[in-house]
Amino acid sequence: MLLVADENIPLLDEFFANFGEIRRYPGRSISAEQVRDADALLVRSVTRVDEALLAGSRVRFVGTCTIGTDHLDLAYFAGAGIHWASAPGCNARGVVDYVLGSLLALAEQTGQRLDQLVYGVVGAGQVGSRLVRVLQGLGWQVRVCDPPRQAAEGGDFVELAQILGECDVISLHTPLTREGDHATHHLIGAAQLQALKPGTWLINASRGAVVDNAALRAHLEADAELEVVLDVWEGEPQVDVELAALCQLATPHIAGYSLDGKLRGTAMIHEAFCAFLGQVPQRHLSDLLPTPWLSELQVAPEASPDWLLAQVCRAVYDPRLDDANFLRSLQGDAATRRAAFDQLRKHYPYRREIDGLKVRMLGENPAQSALLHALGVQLV
Ligand SMILES: NC(=O)C1=CN([C@@H]2O[C@H](COP(=O)(O)OP(=O)(O)OC[C@H]3O[C@@H](n4cnc5c(N)ncnc54)[C@H](O)[C@@H]3O)[C@@H](O)[C@H]2O)C=CC1
Ligand SMILES: O=C(O)C(=O)[C@H](O)COP(=O)(O)O
Repeated sequence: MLLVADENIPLLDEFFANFGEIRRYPGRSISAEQVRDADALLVRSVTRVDEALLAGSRVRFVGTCTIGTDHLDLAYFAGAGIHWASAPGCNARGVVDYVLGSLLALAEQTGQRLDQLVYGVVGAGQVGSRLVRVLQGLGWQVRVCDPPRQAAEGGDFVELAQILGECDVISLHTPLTREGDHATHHLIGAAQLQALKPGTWLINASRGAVVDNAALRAHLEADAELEVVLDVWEGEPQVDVELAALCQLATPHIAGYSLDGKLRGTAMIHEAFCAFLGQVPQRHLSDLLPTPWLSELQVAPEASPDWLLAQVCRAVYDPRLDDANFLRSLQGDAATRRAAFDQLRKHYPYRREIDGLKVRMLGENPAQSALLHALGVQLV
């Protein structure tokens, strides 16, 4: 069997070598010629997989080691009888950690207290619902907008207009869709930006084009009172440098780049491929994932919840380092910047997830327990 794979998929040999030959290529340039004789194609988010790539090939299985599927032409797969799989939720915790780290950084920059703000989460799937659980667990006010879920389940959801007009912080976690009743392409455009309260924090770690980047830039250039965190960009790996400079935090699509999330993505596609072949998986992530590297965090009973929140989140991840590296990379001509975007992602540093952190409480403190429970850390 021949497998063609994005060279940036970790643990390819460990999970797939026993199926046959693996040929690795840079994801952005995988070509029809390279996949022509392949039986399976394993990708990440940067490979557009459609008829132009697959027509005339032997490929019968496409696996993307990512949550997002907007780079896959699923209608074409259905018509062509191509089986496919993605990795739902694989790096959702990493994105939640990114949002928490961004909130802490913005609170420090603006002097605002996080527990006084009203949070709006748009898209309550794998990522958004985990984020909602953490924010509500911290005792913070949260409004949730998810029209597809609202239509299917009813329940406690609000309209986007209410989120825009009422929330101090808005975090976007929808897929990128261009068709249908709930399409998200340019979900946040000029009109929605105008509807925000002055001083709103807007976080986009979903897909770049969920926000109209030109409208956002124009809005910020008009001195709007808006603090913006962007992890994703319209037209990646090309980035609007002026827009990046206007953001409070700007990062190169790494919100979900925890080691755990990446390895989980490969493991999930391995399982899906085994199911496709009718085989029982022989490799398991638990055998390959290193144990978290952090020494146990010890918490004295007199430590304040604010201190503890910052301590736990920053012990795992602080997006300001990614922001600084990214801004430094936005020098030079467009080709250099595009290459730098991919290099930062390819050589992303080792990062784990908050729920892998072990915390030892050195005394009774119910407020500390509640906070640690909300964050999902392991109490030892
Ligand atoms: N920046 C990064 O590193 C990462 C980005 N992502 C992006 O985040 C997206 C969301 O991830 P998950 O939560 O795992 O996906 P999911 O599919 O589990 O959840 C998406 C939710 O959005 C809702 N939704 C759809 N259209 C909507 C609309 N118009 N308004 C409000 N809600 C809407 C859906 O009903 C669903 O509940 C992914 O599709 C992917 O594009 C995912 C992982 C990492
Ligand atoms: O899982 C997703 O969806 C993401 O956005 C991933 O973080 C994308 O990572 P790459 O596939 O672009 O490496």
